[in-house]
Amino acid sequence: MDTKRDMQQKNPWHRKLIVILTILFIVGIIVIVSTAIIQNKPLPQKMKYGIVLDAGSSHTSLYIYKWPAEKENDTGVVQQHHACNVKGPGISSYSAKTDNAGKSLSECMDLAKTSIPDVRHSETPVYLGATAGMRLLREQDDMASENVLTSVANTLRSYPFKYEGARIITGQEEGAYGWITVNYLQGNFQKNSRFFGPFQDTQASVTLGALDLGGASTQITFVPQEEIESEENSLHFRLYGKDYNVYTHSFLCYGKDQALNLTVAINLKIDEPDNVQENPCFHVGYSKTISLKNLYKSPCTAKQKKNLRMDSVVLNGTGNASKCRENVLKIFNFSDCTSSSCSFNGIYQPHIYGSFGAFSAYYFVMQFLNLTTHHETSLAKVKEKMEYFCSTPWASVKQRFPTVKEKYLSEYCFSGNYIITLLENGYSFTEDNWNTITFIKKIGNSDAGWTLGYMLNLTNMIPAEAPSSPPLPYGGYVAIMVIFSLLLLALCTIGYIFFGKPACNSQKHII
Ligand SMILES: O=P(O)(O)OP(=O)(O)OP(=O)(O)OC[C@H]1O[C@@H](n2cnc3c(O)ncnc32)[C@H](O)[C@@H]1O
Ligand SMILES: [Ca+2]
Repeated sequence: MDTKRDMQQKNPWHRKLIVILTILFIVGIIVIVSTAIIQNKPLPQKMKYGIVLDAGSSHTSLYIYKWPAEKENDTGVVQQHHACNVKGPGISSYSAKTDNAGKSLSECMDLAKTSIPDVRHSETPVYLGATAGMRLLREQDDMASENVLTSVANTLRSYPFKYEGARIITGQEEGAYGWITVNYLQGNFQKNSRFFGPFQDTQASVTLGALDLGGASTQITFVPQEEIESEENSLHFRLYGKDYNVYTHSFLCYGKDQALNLTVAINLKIDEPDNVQENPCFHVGYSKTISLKNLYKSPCTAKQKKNLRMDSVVLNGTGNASKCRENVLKIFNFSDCTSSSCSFNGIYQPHIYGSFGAFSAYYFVMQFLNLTTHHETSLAKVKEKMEYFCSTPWASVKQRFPTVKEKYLSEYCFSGNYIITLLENGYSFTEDNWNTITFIKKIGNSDAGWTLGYMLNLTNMIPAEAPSSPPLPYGGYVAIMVIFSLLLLALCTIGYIFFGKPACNSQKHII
């Protein structure tokens, strides 16, 4: 009887206690979840910026990149914010009036000033990298190339950004950074660095080879299947926890402008009748006079200089693609290979392996010729199309493309045939692996080229080891917190219904 009375006295308190505890529990969970969510909420993103000027042989482009400050070391976060094409020729063309080299950059630099928020100016690095045009000028006239660099450096220093240098980059750097750019933009480093357990393979898996065709030089860069034989063509990277052994070579003088000069020079006969060269790489009806002084000015053609009495030569188009390729083939030397395999001019090259992204002039030319959709276009089809295009008379070509710059238009026949010869005979691409080449201009919003890779490297934005990032994205984290809290609540309610009610029932019984 005593116990019964006790229970009767305690039961109302028991029930109240359970209700109070449940309320407190629910409030507690709500407070914990809300605090965790608010505390972990990503802050509004602060953006950082970087500027790289690509001072190429034919022109200069300015690229502005941006990325969220707190995600610096993630792969794929840097994006192209803006690009500006400098008016006029490349900086190496200002060798006689070096002051103008710097001045030519002002318009694009002014644009950079307005497109980057003022508060970020002083922390925004600006780099200028000059490529093959300046390499050739340095060979020809060291002093002039120094003066051009001083002039552009003075202009860049006069802006409120963080000036980080203007220099001539090596062909090896050009190839390496082009490869880093395309693989960074493709997200390949990220894919490869995913952790698959303790026996994760540290050797890299899938990457995209990079083919860059400029005006004065061309680069080929890829991860071969076999071991790389020559140290000067090999790059070792450790990126995001993976090792990469990359083959690269830059051919100075094999950009498409220098290759055209070289082709004309090599095919020039001493006894050219009436100073006229029948040229199969130009359309029938096209004619162009070139001064021999200009033709032999570059170190690329200097060795071809013949004892000619004439000052100029007239190129008369005969429009024949296969004959054009025969002429182009003469600028490649396929003997003198001292390695197990070579591309040309005695340069070691491992066998072509994997997929390739071909950009710059590869893209401009193949895009114009409608030859970029390689999945339908075999190498044989490409040659067939070139035959047809080259044999089209110049007057018809001009009529069909009235808005295309005449210099570009007149050279597409040569350029297309040069690209085929370089890829097929030079690098040994075949009908079977032709479709591994994709002609690209951009990946996402960013241009393919060496500039992004250059900036990523100089700002230390590509770490050797994979950065430790939170295992869950923010959305996933919130979802898990909410789902598990609700689950806990449900469990408590069920517990209360099943174990709390009988207690109440027994209380009734007792009463
Ligand atoms: O890398 P380097 O050798 O220093 O040269 P670059 O950087 O100036 O070379 P680009 O890739 O910008 O251009 C390569 C060539 O393509 C030419 N080019 C640019 N736009 C073109 C277009 O729309 N159609 C055809 N050719 C084009 C340009 O004149 C060059 O001869
Ligand atoms: Ca270039």
